[in-house]
Amino acid sequence: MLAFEARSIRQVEAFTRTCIPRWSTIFHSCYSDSTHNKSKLAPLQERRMIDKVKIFAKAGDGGNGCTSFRRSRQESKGIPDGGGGGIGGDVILECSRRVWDFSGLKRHLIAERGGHGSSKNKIGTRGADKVVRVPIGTVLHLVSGDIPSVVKTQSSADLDPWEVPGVLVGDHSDPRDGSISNVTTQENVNAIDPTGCSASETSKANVEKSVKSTHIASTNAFSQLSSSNGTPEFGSEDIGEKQDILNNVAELTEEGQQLIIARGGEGGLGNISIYRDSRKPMTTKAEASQPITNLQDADSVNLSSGLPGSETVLILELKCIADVSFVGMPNAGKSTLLGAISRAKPAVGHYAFTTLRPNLGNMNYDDMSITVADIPGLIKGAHQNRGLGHAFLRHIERTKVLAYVVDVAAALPGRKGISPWEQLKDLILELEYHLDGLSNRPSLIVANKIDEEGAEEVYEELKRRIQGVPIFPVSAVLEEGIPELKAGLRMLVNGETSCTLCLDQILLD
Ligand SMILES: Nc1nc2c(ncn2[C@@H]2O[C@H](COP(=O)(O)OP(=O)(O)OP(=O)(O)O)[C@@H](O)[C@H]2O)c(=O)[nH]1
Repeated sequence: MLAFEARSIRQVEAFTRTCIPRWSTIFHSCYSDSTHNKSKLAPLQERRMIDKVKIFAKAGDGGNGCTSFRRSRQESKGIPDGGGGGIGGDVILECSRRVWDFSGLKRHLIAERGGHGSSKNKIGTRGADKVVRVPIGTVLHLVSGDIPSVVKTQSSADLDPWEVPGVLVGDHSDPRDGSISNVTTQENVNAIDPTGCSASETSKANVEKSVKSTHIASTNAFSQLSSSNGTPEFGSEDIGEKQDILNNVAELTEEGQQLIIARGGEGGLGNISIYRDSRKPMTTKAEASQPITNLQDADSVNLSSGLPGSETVLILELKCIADVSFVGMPNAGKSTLLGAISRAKPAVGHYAFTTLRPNLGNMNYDDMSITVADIPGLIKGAHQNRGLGHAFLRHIERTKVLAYVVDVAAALPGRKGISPWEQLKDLILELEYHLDGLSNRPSLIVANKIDEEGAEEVYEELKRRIQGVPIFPVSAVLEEGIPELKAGLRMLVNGETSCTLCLDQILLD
């Protein structure tokens, strides 16, 4: 009897283990709105936007050169035939439309090291580049390391694999010309110099010195990077304490632009290169195999080891590039308006702060198109971090035209909202708190929700209280007044009219 009970308990346990998970799967597939599925399928809009990050980039070290001798019956001592090491891979930022923010970006970007040289004069392979995508409008601030100043236009896939240092005697060209035609800097000039090994030594020593000094700086910054793990500010990461930062060293503004932020180290020399005196043309085989007299063993060991790849610590900041920015209080209808004038499909909700990151849309005309950004809602005190704070206002810094979107129905009786003229005052103040003169650019006002009962009277009152700036009555939800608004925005973007909204143009109570 007891044995029977124990067996049935085991059967029930097995049944529970096998069937219950299957039932839960069926349950979730029937109810697609269940929290289980929702978290997986949550739209991008619901994710927190990361628009400021600190990254550490380390390029690949150069591969070591090889010391090897080919022996034959005639050459019992052997002829040097060790190939040079390959160049380390670069760390490259590539500008892409497909990326919205830095949430998918790894904070440590490390490129592959170059392959080591081997006998029979085989050169090491080039280390693979680390190419990462960043959004359009990425601005770079340098914390430590070399300034990334080169926009690469040629893919590393086009590299000639045979363009490696230390292979050809008396090669005057930069070995990396094949990859980056316009990036020849003193540091990148091949360690093999037509003037001989001493020159190459000097060059190599200089490079080593510069890399070392950079290395110290970046190590410090790197430790700060690792230690800065406090609570991140909304919309951007905590980038640690204030330090000497070179602001705006570069920016990526066009699709496909590439920027090398850390350069791969040069490969070490193979003994085939070290043992030849490049100053004299070789006349005999025996001469070719003679070591250079003033080259010490230690030096040749030094020359054969690949140089370390450079290290850089950067702060990446995203500043959207748009012709027009919609600025307004939460719930003013900015996202609805963006959907009405473009094909963008931003999330719309009847609650405040539906928009958590700027949305971009293209407003098309017959002969041109204008980029419009919907900036998350601002409230009074945003500069003191109320609401979503004012971190998003940096996206307005590059905007040509401001379109203030106000809800004309907000202060209708029974709504307890803020009147449109008060909304405008608060918006201008918040812009100015963020950056002096930010509101000082061509602007217009969109009087949204004109379809609501009683909104017409508020609109008339708004016209009476605002001077010198065009006001467009619009119903974003019914798509009314959109052609007129599009024409007005076009004129402002093209500079055909220019009017700026200042505080003294608003008549307040
Ligand atoms: N009656 C009326 N309602 C509108 C109009 N435009 C937007 N709404 C409604 O207003 C609410 C807020 O719209 P959103 O487009 O999400 O507003 P938002 O300014 O983007 O809001 P945040 O994301 O909080 O900044 C939604 O319920 C919309 O349906 C309009 O023209 N008329």
